[in-house]
Amino acid sequence: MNNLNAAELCQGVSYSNSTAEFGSADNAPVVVVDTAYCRAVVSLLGAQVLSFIPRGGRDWLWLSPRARFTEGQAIRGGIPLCLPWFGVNRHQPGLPKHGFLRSREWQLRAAECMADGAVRLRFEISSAEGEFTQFPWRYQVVAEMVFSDTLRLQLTISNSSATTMPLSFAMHSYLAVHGLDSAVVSGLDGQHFLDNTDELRRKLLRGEQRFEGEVDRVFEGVRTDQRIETSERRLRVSGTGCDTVIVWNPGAVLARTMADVGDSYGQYVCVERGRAFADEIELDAGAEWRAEMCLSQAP
Ligand SMILES: O=P(O)(O)OC[C@H]1O[C@@H](O)[C@H](O)[C@@H](O)[C@@H]1O
Repeated sequence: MNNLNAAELCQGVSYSNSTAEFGSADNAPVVVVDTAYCRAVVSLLGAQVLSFIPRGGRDWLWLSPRARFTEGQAIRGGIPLCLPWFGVNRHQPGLPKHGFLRSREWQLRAAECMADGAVRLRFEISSAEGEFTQFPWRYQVVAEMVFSDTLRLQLTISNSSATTMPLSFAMHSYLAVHGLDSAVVSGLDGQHFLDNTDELRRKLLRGEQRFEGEVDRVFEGVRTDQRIETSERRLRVSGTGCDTVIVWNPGAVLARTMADVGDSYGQYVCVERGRAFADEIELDAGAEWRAEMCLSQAP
């Protein structure tokens, strides 16, 4: 199945490439959405939103200036889609971290301009034959994105195998901040988390989440929205069907070991929505799971 050709794209949607958009050395295809509401860029690799700039505003997302854009390698920044598992696979730790799909090419199957001026894109991908020996399930994923003055991202994951499939996932948002010191995440007060910097010990967060050093926390069964406040903006992250919230920033020491982060670690915080750990899903044969995350301006 092929991508839509350029003539099939609706007004305000066009193809471009990562070199033209971000000056990258690798040249990977991207889709640009440019409307009265916003300008957004989505990579076909990973169906990964890389930039979302509301009219008159600044980018809500962070993209590493050292991001690589080659198949088989994760793009650092934007909103990677981590599927069909989140992080280290708990059943088979030797599998690639964050699943197969963030570094594969997806197909753009629909680009629609809606009556209110929003644009909807639909990307699709299926499990690859070559992965079956490592992860013996067949599945399809549809990622629908609606770009207006908010950014909505909906995932539908279908299990087309004859057996129940273990599923975990994350929509791994890298949110741009101007100074980590001023970044505060609220909406998690009183919730327990698994501390990934301390052998996944279960701990309690009191008050707001701040960023002093490495933070890598998994909050399960969250029923609240998160609010991310920095010196220059307030964003809300909400979700349905994605009750796990992961909050991550590597801090200075770990960032030094990451070629595509380095001293840029203070420019983002990740507030991700998905299902993982206790929220992992047993997806029955023939069943599907739908999850939606929305990023919006908070009052
Ligand atoms: O470097 P990667 O594979 O993109 O992962 C980035 C981070 O992703 C976060 O979601 C995890 O909680 C972290 O443990 C991880 O380091």
